[in-house]
Amino acid sequence: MSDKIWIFDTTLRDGEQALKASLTEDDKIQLAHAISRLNVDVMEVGFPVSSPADFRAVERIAREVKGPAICGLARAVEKDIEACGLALRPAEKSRIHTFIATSPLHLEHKLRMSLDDATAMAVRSIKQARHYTDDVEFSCEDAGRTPHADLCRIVEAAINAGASTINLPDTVGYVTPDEYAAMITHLMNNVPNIDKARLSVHCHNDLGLAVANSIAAVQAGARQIECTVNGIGERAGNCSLEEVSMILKMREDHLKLHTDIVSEEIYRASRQISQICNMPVQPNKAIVGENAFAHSSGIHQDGVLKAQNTYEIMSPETVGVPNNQLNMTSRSGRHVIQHRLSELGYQPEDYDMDSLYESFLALADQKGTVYDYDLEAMIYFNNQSNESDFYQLSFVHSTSNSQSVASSSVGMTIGGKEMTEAATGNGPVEASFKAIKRMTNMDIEIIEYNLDATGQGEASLGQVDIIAKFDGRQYHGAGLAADIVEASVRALIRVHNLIHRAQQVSDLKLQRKAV
Ligand SMILES: CC(=O)SCCNC(=O)CCNC(=O)[C@H](O)C(C)(C)COP(=O)(O)OP(=O)(O)OC[C@H]1O[C@@H](n2cnc3c(N)ncnc32)[C@H](O)[C@@H]1OP(=O)(O)O
Ligand SMILES: CC(C)C(=O)C(=O)O
Repeated sequence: MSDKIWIFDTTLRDGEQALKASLTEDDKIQLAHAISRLNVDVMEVGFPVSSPADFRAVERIAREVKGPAICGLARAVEKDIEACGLALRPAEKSRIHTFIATSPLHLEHKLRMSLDDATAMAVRSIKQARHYTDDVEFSCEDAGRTPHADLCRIVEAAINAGASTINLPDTVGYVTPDEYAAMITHLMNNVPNIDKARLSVHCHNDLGLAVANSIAAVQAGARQIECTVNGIGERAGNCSLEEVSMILKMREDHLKLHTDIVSEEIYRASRQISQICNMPVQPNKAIVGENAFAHSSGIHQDGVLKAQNTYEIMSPETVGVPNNQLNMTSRSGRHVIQHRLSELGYQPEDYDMDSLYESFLALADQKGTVYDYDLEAMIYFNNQSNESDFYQLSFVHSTSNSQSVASSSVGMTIGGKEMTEAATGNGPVEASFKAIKRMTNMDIEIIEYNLDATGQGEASLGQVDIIAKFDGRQYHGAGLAADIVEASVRALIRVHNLIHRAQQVSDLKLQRKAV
């Protein structure tokens, strides 16, 4: 007999809080589909009151993504609950998650109110949320540092008001597994109506204990774990979905607990999130790191060759790490690409085969073998670039040598008009950026420029990620190409297109106001 643990994914809410530039609506949709394929029970996708863009993204996910309950976060404040309720209207299954801090520290210094005031606000908000949905979750923010007796009081009131999930976050990643288990046990033994709600845990990783604390909590009786893919989240991050769900899968014999996660989807979701969020996964990360299934020393290799389970507690295929036998070159056709992509967990609707194949051939001619990561990067970048983009790159031609300044000429189509400019600079990237600025006349400040290699050795592609600031707002643009100057230019052009879209949205709002 094994009990089900609900998986509440918050990659697109708490996870997004860790990013330097917010995700675009399209990024969020792509990721929401990837996360829903994991078969999570609930997906928290934003904080609708926080901005019009976040409201729209939550609303669009609620409309387009089927399967999990779609959840939005709200403070215990009337306008937050209303925004959440409205954004979630199109969802087949929706959940409103409202919260208020309960620890003496947060009550005194942040909220400047008593526990009774916070309880009254929580009760009001839960009742308001129930007008929109029957599925309401309430969180005691900083529960980990809240006296047990205080938690019991507010939790009892929240359940009476209509909350069916009670979440007890270790907001600052402070408690140890035994303390967390003791808190759950205390609530289960001392809140009279506790059986009317599912207890949930939300652990942060400030001391590296998020996964251990989540497991301790479910061993003590909690039945929902809040987590994120790759463990991304505020500060040191959240409990990692892949780790916690694989612990429950691999150790069901011992824990007598299970989830409904489709583990074979884990690797692909992890790669997509890392790519789109511009957050690389550390090579030794459990489950999804590059080395998670690699054996490098002789005694281990000998053992694995004799019996795989001598050094592998799970097979790579269980988490969707593909076995890499097929060699893809410019002599490969569409079938092998489709086959490879389906092994990697992609479905035909995730990409446009004709444009993907065109990029594939161009790349294969340039570098010989095309690897899995190249295919994944191409899908991401093909999905990102759009023929209707306002700014499009026609060509970039740069020259540089160690004895003189670099020069670059760049051709672009801007709003349908062909333009060309040239400039010099300390290096070819700077020269190209100056040439672009001459054409667009936009004062974009580059805050961060990262160049990474996607691939292995000389066959790698250059991936450039730029965090840029314009008009007080930050944007993330990424570019991929065999040539690093072209990758840089593509990343900057992507930033221009994001700014253009943001301007179109705000112009539309001004027009509506005027009408
Ligand atoms: C632990 C967590 O991860 S909680 C989620 C954190 N995520 C975010 O904050 C992202 C989204 N946030 C935002 O977009 C903005 O902070 C908003 C829209 C929510 C609020 O913006 P502002 O109104 O400008 O307030 P600001 O963020 O500066 O301060 C927060 C206010 O909310 C209050 N507050 C904080 N938590 C709560 C809560 N759970 N319920 C009610 N009020 C709360 C604070 O006391 C403060 O109130 P004050 O202005 O009376 O002092
Ligand atoms: C809103 C709550 C669940 C939260 O994110 C936290 O306490 O960390």
